[in-house]
Amino acid sequence: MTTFQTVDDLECGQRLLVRIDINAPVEDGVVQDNRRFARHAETIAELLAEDHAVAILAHQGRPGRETFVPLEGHAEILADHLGREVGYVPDTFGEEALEAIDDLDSGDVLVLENARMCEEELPEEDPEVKAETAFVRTLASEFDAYVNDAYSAAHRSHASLVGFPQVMDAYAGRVMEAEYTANSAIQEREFDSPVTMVLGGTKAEDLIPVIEQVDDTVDRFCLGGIVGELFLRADGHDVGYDVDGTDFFDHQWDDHRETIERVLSEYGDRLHLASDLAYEDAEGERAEKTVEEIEKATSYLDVGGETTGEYVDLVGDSEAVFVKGALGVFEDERFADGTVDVLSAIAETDCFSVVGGGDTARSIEMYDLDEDDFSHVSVAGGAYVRALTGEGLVGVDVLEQAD
Ligand SMILES: Nc1ncnc2c1ncn2[C@@H]1O[C@H](COP(=O)(O)OP(=O)(O)O)[C@@H](O)[C@H]1O
Ligand SMILES: O=C(OP(=O)(O)O)[C@H](O)COP(=O)(O)O
Repeated sequence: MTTFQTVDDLECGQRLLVRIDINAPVEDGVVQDNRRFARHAETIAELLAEDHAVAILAHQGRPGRETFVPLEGHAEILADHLGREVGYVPDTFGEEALEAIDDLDSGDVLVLENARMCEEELPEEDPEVKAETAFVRTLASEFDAYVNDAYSAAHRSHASLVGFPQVMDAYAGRVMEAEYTANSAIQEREFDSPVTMVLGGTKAEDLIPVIEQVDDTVDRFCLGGIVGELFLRADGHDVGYDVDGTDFFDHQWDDHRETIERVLSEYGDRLHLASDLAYEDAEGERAEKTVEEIEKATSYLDVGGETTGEYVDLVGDSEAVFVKGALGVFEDERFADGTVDVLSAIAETDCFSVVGGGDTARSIEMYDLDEDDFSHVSVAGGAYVRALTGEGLVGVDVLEQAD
């Protein structure tokens, strides 16, 4: 049962500040549609039908990354989903933004600039601290109420997620409500063994603590992607280093080395690491090496065939499987095998299954898998695995307190 106010509790015709999560892949500087746009468009359409005026707050990428881009393209994708004009202003709470907000009429939608381009959005700080920022104070005074629909970012204590409920009426949007309900129900379920968790993708720092926190319910972990390589590095293999200009490994290794080594030594018998990895050879073809043969100076882009076979067998014999993050760079067909073969194996069984992550869930559509073959496909990644641990999500906690 939800314990926060929802959009059902809103009176019609208000001026709303709506936080959504349309953080999406960016290819050659161009943002790509993912499942999040369609889901949030449904919330926005419902708000517009109730004669509200809507300003959208959202983030994209992280400062310093190639995916850190303005939200102009996001506004266009939202407009396509909504079938109506969506405004965009390249400003968050300065004069230009305030003028555009002032012009908003009932039934209008305006996308404000990438919240992470505002200095006060990051870093993570207590909600009370974020509530005092000029960013929050200024925008709060322009609206009647705040709606948080960004469940998939609710594990971050950033200003746009936790500041506003401290200073104005706050409500959960439809995506927030649906994901919260689904993920809370999963957390309360009990499964017969074996339960398998497949962890991959780039955000190792969100996943490493989870391994320790779910150790009483998850029997085995199949690792790939960046997180898998960092564990291989801890296991003494020459992988998991930044090469060819990548920026995935070394900072996460420096920050989490001790935990990775501890988790490996304490849970090693339950951690399945790749025995082989795939890379692009000099002819541009997919090639594979066993981890024993590996030399450092190569980017590995997928788990190899032997590893995929092992993971397919493990999920095939599971009562429940939880997936967060891709096992390889599935956006490139040559390196999609690990991710797609494991997802296909899950789809073929009747085990309870959840697939999460803004990027990872996209592989289901890209490779024509059927969403109905999974128990739940979440638009959230880090937030959903955090919810599985039973730990609260700060963005949800502040909504509950605001009730
Ligand atoms: N070995 C790898 N090298 C680089 N990127 C990888 C590798 N393995 C997986 N990825 C990337 O991880 C991304 C998904 O990771 P992440 O953003 O952490 O997950 P999600 O958004 O699904 O929660 C995919 O887009 C995929 O390309
Ligand atoms: O995409 C997100 O999380 P996810 O990759 O865990 O699904 C959220 O937008 C949070 O983004 P962040 O991990 O850069 O804080």
